[in-house]
Amino acid sequence: MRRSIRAVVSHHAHITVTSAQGRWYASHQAPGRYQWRPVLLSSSGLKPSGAVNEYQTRRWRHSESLDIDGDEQPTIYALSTASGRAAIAVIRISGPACRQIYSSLCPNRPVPKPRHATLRTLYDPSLPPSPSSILDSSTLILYFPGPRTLTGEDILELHVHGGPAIIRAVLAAIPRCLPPLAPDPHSTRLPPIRYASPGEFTRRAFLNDRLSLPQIEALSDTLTATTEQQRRLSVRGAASSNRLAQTYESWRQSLLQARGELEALIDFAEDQQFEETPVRLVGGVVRAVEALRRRMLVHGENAVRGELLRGGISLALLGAPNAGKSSLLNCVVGREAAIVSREAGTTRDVVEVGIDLGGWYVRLGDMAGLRGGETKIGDGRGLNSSDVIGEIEQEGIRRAKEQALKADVVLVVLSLEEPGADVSGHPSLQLDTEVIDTARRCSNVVVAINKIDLHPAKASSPARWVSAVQHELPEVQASRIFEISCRAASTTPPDLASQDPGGIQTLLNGLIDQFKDLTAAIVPDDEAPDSDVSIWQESLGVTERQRGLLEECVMHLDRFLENVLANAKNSEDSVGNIGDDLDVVAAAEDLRAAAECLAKITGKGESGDVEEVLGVVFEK
Ligand SMILES: Nc1nc2c(ncn2[C@@H]2O[C@H](COP(=O)(O)OP(=O)(O)OP(=O)(O)O)[C@@H](O)[C@H]2O)c(=O)[nH]1
Repeated sequence: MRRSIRAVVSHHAHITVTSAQGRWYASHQAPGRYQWRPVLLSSSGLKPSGAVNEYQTRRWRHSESLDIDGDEQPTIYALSTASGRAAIAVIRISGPACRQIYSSLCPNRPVPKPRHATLRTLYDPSLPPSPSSILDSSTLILYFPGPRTLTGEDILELHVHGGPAIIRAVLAAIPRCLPPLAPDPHSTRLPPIRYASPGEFTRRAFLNDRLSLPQIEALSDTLTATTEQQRRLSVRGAASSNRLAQTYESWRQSLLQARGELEALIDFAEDQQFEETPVRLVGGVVRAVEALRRRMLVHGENAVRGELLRGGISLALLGAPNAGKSSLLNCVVGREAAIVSREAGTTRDVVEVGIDLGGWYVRLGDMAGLRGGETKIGDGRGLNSSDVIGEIEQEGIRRAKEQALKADVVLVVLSLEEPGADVSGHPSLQLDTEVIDTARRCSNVVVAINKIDLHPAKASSPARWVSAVQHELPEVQASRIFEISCRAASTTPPDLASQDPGGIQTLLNGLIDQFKDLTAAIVPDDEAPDSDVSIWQESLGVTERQRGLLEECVMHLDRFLENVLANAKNSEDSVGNIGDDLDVVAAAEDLRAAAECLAKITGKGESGDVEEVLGVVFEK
C-alpha cells in the first residue's frame, strides 16, 4: 500500500534517491547514526512522484523535511524453523521495529553486539518484568543491523526453546511490542508489525537488492532437495546462480548492442560515412545472434536435464500381464506398494511410487500388463491372444502405453515361462508383440528378463535371450539387458542380500548409469577446448520458468533471423541489398523483445515487468 512518508533530514544528514532495476529508493542517514537506511519508494518501475525526482541523481544535503511518496515497510516476523516440537525454534524478525521489539522483550538489557550470539531472558511486553512474566529463559539472540543483511533491513533472530507453547507465547508477544495504532477508519496505514506472508523475507531481499532472482530460485531448490542428486544440483545452483545471472545479463547486453547497431541503419543516409557497410554490419549482427541462439538452445536442453533431477525421472515398467512388474516394483521399493498376484491383469491402473535410487529421485510407475499377439522364444511357435480383453483392462492398457511413451526411461519386463512350455523342457522367453511394438516407440529402454530362477541351468542360455531381445529391439545395447529373479531376491535371507541373489542390484546399477547419461550436462560442439565448461554444468540449474523465457527468447531470435535471411535471399545480388530492403525497425523490435525475455530471467525487466516476474517466482 502506498502512502506518504516523511523523511525528516537534519542539517548534516544525507539523502540519496536512486533507481535500480525498476525500483526507486531513498536512503537517508540519520544524525548520529552510521547506517544508511534505504526506504523503498516504488517497486513498480514507475518514478515516485513529488519532490523526489529532483534529487534522483545526486547526494543531497538539506536542512528541512522532505515529503516522499513511497511505501513504508512494516516489520515482519515468522517462525523460520518447521513447526512442531524440537530442541530449538528460530523466530526471525525483519524491519525498522527490530530494536524496539528487542527492548520490549528484553527490558533494561543492552542491545546485543551486532552479529554476536547473546543469551537473554524474554519477558511478556505487556507486563512488568518479573519471574511470572518470563516467556522463555536462555534465548539466544542475534541482531543484524541493516542494510548488509539478508533482507537489507534490520534483522533480529530469536532462538527460543522449541516447545510449541513457548513458540506460541513468543509469537503472540511480538506484535504487542509496539503501542497499538490509534483507531482511524480512514487510515490506510498498515500495522507496523505483522506476521510475514510466505516468501516475504526473500521478497524483501530481492527488492532491496540483496538477492537476485536466479539466487532466489536456486534457494527454492535448496529448500526442496530430498535426494543426493537434488542436493548437488541445488548446491551448485546456489553457488553459480549469480554467474548464471551474469551470463544472461551479458547475453542481454549483446542483444541490446546488436539492436543499437541495427537501429543505426535507420538513420543511414547515402552521404553518411559508416565504418562498416550496412551489409557487413547486418552480417555481423546475424552471426552474433546465431551464436547466442546456439548457446541458448544448449542451456534450454540442459535445463530439461536439470528438471529431471529436480522433478524426478519417470521410470515406467512395461510388460505383459504376469511378467513380474509388480513383484519388481516391490523388490525395488522394499514394501508391498503394488499388488502381486498369480492372476494375470491384476494391475489395472498406473501405480506410481517416488523413490531415491542411488541419489536420483525416481517416479517408478507400475502399469497394467500389455497383451495382444505373443511369440515365444524357445519353442519357435507363435501364439495369438485368445482372451477377450474386457473394457477396464483395455483402458488400463491404453493408459500403460500412454505412460510408457511419455516416460523418461522405460524398463521392459519380459519373463521366462514355466519349464515344460518349451518342447526342450526349458523355459521360454515371452515376447508379446504389443509390448515389443510399444517399446520400439519409447526412448531410453532398459530390459529386465525376469523369472530366471525357472531356468535349471541359468548360465546356458542367457546369450540366446539377449540376442532374441536385440533382434526385436535393436536399439537396446546388450549392456542395458539384465537377467533378474524377483522371487530369488524376495526369498533370500537379508544376511545374503549383499550377494545380489536376484540380480536386482545389478539392474538398478544399470538404471543408474542410464540416469547419469540422461542428466549429464551437454557442452556445445563449437565450445573452444580451453574454455570454462562449468557454465554448461551450471545451466542444469536453470529453472522451468527461466527455461520458458529462454525458449521465448529463441523464438524472437528465430523470427529475427528468418526476416533478415529471407531478405538476403530475395535480393537480386544476394546480400548486397540487405541493408536497403530489410525492415530494420521490425528486426530491431525482435531483438528488443528477445533481450526483454532475458531481462525477465534476472528480474531486470522494463517498467511493469518486475512485479509480474516476482508474482511467478514467489507463487511457489
Ligand atoms: N518363478 C518366479 N515367479 C515370479 C517371479 N516374479 C514374479 N513371479 C510371479 O509371477 C506372478 C505375476 O507377478 P506380478 O508381479 O503380479 O506380475 P505383473 O506383471 O505385475 O502382473 P499384472 O499386474 O497382471 O500385469 C506372481 O505369481 C509372482 O509371484 C520370479 O522372479 N520368479
